[in-house]
Amino acid sequence: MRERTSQPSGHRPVIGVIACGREVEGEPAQAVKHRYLEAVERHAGAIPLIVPSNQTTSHAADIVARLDALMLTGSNSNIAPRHYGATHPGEAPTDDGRDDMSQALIHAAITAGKPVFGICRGLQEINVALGGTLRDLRTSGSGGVHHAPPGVALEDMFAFAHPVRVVAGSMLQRFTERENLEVNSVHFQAIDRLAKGLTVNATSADGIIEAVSATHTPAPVFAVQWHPEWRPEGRPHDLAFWHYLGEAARAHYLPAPGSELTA
Ligand SMILES: N[C@@H](CCC(=O)NCCCC(=O)O)C(=O)O
Repeated sequence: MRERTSQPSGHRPVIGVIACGREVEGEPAQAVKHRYLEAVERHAGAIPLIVPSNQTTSHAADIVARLDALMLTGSNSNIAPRHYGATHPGEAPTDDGRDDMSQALIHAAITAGKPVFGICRGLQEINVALGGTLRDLRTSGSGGVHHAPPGVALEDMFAFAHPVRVVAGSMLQRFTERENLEVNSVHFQAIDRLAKGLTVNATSADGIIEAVSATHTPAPVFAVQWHPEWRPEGRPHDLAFWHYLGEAARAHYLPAPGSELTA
């Protein structure tokens, strides 16, 4: 990564937070859960700006040009397998607009030298955008249980947790200074083939990739399979995720070489 300048620490960068397609009062709508937006404001020290995913993907470069970083949130919807070359229909629920816009925003952000951070579905989107694949833990015959049983209360859903092993020398290890973490777990999909250009930062005991970072991008690309936005107070490793995001958003990185020609 080639850092060009840093904005003064008092400066509040603007972080784009992708929205999901939802139904509100019987109509299609765009939504982001408060916890993602509040974490960006309170713990990354940034201004959250919701990015609707129900717009043409041709806007992606113009959107990214106005952002200091991109945050890809979690969502209970699953990425359609066609995005990673699979022919099976995948598991419901899906969100085609989110699928298309997240892929476009990730490529535009990397090209523009903007940091990209992902949570849960966001990690999966980054892996797919860079050429990796996913599998469903319920049908693939590998990997353990990474989601609380259906029908539990929200508190209990996020209380479902497991340990992860942090890869020595990884970005995660550098900013958490830990070798092992206990993380919440709210997902049925997982990385199957890791995209080229991503490196593993943490794994669970059953071999699931739980955190990744990019090795080749001008600006940081970092994602976790768990939920650092869920009540991070008291969890230093999750607060460190948000501090890292805020730091990355305040720095400025040179665009990818040659991208200026296409800007
Ligand atoms: N659907 C995918 C991604 C899982 C995910 O992002 N879960 C978050 C749900 C709670 C929230 O909306 O934040 C999978 O199952 O792997």
